[in-house]
Amino acid sequence: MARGAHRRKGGINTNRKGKFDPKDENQVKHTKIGKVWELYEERQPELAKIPFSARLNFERYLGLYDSLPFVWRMLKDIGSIRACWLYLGLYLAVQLALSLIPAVQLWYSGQLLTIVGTAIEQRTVDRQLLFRVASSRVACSIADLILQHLSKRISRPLNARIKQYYTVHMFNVMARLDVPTYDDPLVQRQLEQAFPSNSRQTVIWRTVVGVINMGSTAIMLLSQLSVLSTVLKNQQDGTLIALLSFSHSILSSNSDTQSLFTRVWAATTHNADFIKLSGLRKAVAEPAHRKEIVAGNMWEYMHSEYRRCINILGDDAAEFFDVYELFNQKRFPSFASIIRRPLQELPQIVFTLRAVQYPATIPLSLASLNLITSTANSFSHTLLRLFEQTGSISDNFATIQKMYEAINLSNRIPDGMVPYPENQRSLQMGMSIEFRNVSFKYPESKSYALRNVSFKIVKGQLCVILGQNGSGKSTVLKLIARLYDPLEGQILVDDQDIKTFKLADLRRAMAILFQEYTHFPLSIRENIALGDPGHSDDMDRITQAATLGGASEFIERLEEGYDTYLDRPVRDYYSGLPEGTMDLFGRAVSFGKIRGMGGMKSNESTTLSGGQMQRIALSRTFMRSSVSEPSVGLLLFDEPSASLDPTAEHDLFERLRLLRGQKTMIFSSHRFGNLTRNADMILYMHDSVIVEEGSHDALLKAGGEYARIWNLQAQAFL
Ligand SMILES: Nc1ncnc2c1ncn2[C@@H]1O[C@H](COP(=O)(O)OP(=O)(O)OP(=O)(O)O)[C@@H](O)[C@H]1O
Repeated sequence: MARGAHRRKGGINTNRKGKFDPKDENQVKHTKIGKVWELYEERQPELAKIPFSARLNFERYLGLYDSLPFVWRMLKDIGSIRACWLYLGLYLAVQLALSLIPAVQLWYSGQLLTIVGTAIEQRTVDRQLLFRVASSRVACSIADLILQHLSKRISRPLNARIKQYYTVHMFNVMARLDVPTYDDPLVQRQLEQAFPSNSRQTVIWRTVVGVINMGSTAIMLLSQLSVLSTVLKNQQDGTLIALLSFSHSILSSNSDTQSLFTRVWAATTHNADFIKLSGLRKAVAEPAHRKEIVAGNMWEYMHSEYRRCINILGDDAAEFFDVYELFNQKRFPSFASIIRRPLQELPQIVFTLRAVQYPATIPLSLASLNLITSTANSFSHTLLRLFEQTGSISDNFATIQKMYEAINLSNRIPDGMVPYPENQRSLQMGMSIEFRNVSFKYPESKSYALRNVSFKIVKGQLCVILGQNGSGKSTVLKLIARLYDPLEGQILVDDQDIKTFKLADLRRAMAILFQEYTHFPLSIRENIALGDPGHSDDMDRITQAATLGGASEFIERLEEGYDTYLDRPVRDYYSGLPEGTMDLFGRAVSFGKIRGMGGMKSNESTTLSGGQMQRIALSRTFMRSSVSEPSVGLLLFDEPSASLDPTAEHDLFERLRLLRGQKTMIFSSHRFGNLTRNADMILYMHDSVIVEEGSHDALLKAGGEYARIWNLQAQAFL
């Protein structure tokens, strides 16, 4: 996304194909909004400029047909949810009744009119009829209220059930996607469209409600129309007044400042002062910068720069929507809004003329004017709603299609067929790994991360991959784990192509510690147990893994021990707390909101040091890599000691050395030392290729780059 651009907050979830190119002047209109912002709006087709036509966006209906099989699948899925059809039936009945009420009310209003007419002509009122009609009207209003309430009562559990059903689907998709698929921006967009993160309702529910509402709106229209025509039959100029009111309300619905959200647009800024000002604002609000701001005595400079930028920009130093609002207010009203005003007055004028002509009918005409204008208004609103509903239904159908496509999304890394290992005993000596002329580029990257890499590690060996930052060490490990597949060349495991093995089997046979290890927003116990989900209940195994990873001591010192959450995933909600409230529910209160950081983000994570975090990640790897665990044959460690102190590093390597001969181990590291001296094989990488290969002694003897750096280091300790 372009710098400074806004995501479409609650805007149209467009399902359109194609591309929006701000530089395309034929398609895109550029407007400078104040000194700071540049707005790029898609030019509207000529048809869309005609009032009201924007609602009849035919393009939206084109894809409807393609979506139908997915809608059918949705219906079948909904049918499988417990008691869903029953609730749906009830909801349908209530909506049907609700849709008929306006017509019934209208009919009674017509009756009232007839009573007035008779009263004027005959100077008598049929009291009984009047009472019946009036009480029926009241009954209608009460029925409407009750039905509205019922509709809400039924829709809530229905929506909740449908939402829950699809949340499970969504979780499944999100959990099972592999790295290249998940990282693909198109897939990310597809997922966001299929399962919007900010929506409380599922698209399924919106569609169900939409379709039902569309039906009931159509019924409402037809019934209102038929009653209205009966009422108008006896009213002088009724049709004319109705038409005038109708056109007025249609025009007024086509508002002047058509919301940005219904269009395709983008906004950005290139204004250096505004960008700087925003950066300064962010820097002082972000706690991470506080130490440096204070220690570096930066505040005076920051303050004067901030003031300088504000002085230059003046009123324009504001976020896009604020400036846009101001800008919009300055636009001249549209033609539609200009003719709307006189049109609003016309029914009154017609009525007055008529009243002057026939003074005797004034009371009746007053009543009928009221009835006709209000009915015409309500009729036109219903009609507009119907158009809107049909439009959004086609969007919803397309989103349903997207959702099911996301549910069916297949992973980029194809699964193999052959079980691995053939027999469990074969793993007891480790796994052999061979790269044959492997080249690889990351999906979004143009340059090679590995070029023509070949090596062989035999079973039970300890191999260290050395090299500078970015030389390709981690990439080798990622390819062994089949997070990606090579672009060219072949990787062999136990002398067989890695692609032939079942992915789940292969990954079960290896344990990996990534350099950019993460912590799950779960308890420490779960964080370690996830290393071997099959034994997540085995507390002995978890504590053993924590001991091997060097984490058990500090975990036991934590107040909640293994149940401590490193990052609490659920936040507390509060507002208006008195200032003395420093903690709540046993956790520190976050006053981040005061600094304008937005939201009620809480400080609920336990702060551990980098080394402690790494020990937890190590423990997770040890869940499956202890000596007694025969199902693992390969251990991959990407910079396992980066954050460890020398003692912890020494202890770790000692433990790992014990595994030699029983498991194949591959380390990636920048460090020359104990580990490299003990390695069976060192691969020295530079700029995506292996430049040296051999044991410590062999490489020293060869006198290449490895020997040069080793000797440099040795001199440093002399
Ligand atoms: N996800 C990614 N997408 C695109 N390029 C990547 C990605 N990960 C790594 N690269 C690039 O691939 C090259 C090799 O990266 P790799 O992580 O394998 O290096 P490394 O030797 O492990 O570095 P370090 O010592 O810093 O960990 C680098 O140029 C890096 O910028």
